Amino acid sequence: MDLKNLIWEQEGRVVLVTFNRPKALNALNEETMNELAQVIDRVESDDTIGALILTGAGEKAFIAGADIGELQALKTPMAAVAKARRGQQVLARLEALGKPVIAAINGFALGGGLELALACDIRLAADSARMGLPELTLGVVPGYGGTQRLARLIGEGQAKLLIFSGRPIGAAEARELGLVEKVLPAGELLAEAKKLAAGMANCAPVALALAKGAIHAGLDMELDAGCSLEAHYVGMITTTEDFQEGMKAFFEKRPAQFKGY
Ligand SMILES: C/C=C/C(=O)SCCNC(=O)CCNC(=O)[C@H](O)C(C)(C)COP(=O)(O)OP(=O)(O)OC[C@H]1O[C@@H](n2cnc3c(N)ncnc32)[C@H](O)[C@@H]1OP(=O)(O)O
Repeated sequence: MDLKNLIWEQEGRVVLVTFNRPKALNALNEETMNELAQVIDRVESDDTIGALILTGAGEKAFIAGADIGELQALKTPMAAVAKARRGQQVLARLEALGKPVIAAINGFALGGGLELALACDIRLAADSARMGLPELTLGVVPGYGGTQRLARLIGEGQAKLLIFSGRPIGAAEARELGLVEKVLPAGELLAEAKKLAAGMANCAPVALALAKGAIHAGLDMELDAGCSLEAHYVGMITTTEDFQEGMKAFFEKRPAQFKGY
């Protein structure tokens, strides 16, 4: 991978990727989105990796949005469509990763930065973090899935409140809305993210991928159809060696050593 705007650090089965464009508060330019696509490919294909954490360099910003300079330079409506679709496709691949992705929101998560966090499985926020979708105050529309994922996560009315006002909110209010799962003192954010990620990375990889897939698919299904899908995943998982290992380890009172098949 050729990374200029992202820092890749692997500790055991957990990879920490830091968005690192300090002069632009880690704003997402095209180059960074292309590098994120490379990171997703690597996390997806590398069996030594069980979980991914995303965070921002510095204390001020997680990601302060898509790069406004690149937006300003868009020449035609179809160029804007292509840019939005490209970003949406990268975030859809992030969301579909068969491994847990945690956003460690260390500061401003605005516009495309919050949209990227919405494509993660779990959002942890520093108590100093502020987040929102200010696009309408710039004369833009959220274009990396924010209108879709925010309404699904916090409800139509609250999503409209945030998008129509463009107002950033603090971490405590975000927690109340269910926009983030946990709020921590800034100094504890990464340690907590790494602890959670390490625990998840030690679960049976195929079982985690199937559980994540069932949750995602089930959101668009009738309850019984979703339960039927879940039941078939239970059937599938019993054909793995990890299924045998998990049960055996339980009775032998030792941690399971999962292999991912
Ligand atoms: C499809 C998705 C669309 C979108 O995401 S649209 C963009 C949505 N994001 C925003 O609207 C946030 C834009 N940024 C801000 O509002 C402010 O920044 C902050 C509130 C985050 C911080 O304000 P302060 O502390 O005064 O810092 P500062 O001087 O504004 O920013 C420091 C440097 O960072 C650059 N920068 C900040 N955000 C972006 C961005 N999103 N794209 C490109 N550059 C950005 C600035 O220009 C400046 O640079 P220099 O020091 O050269 O003046």
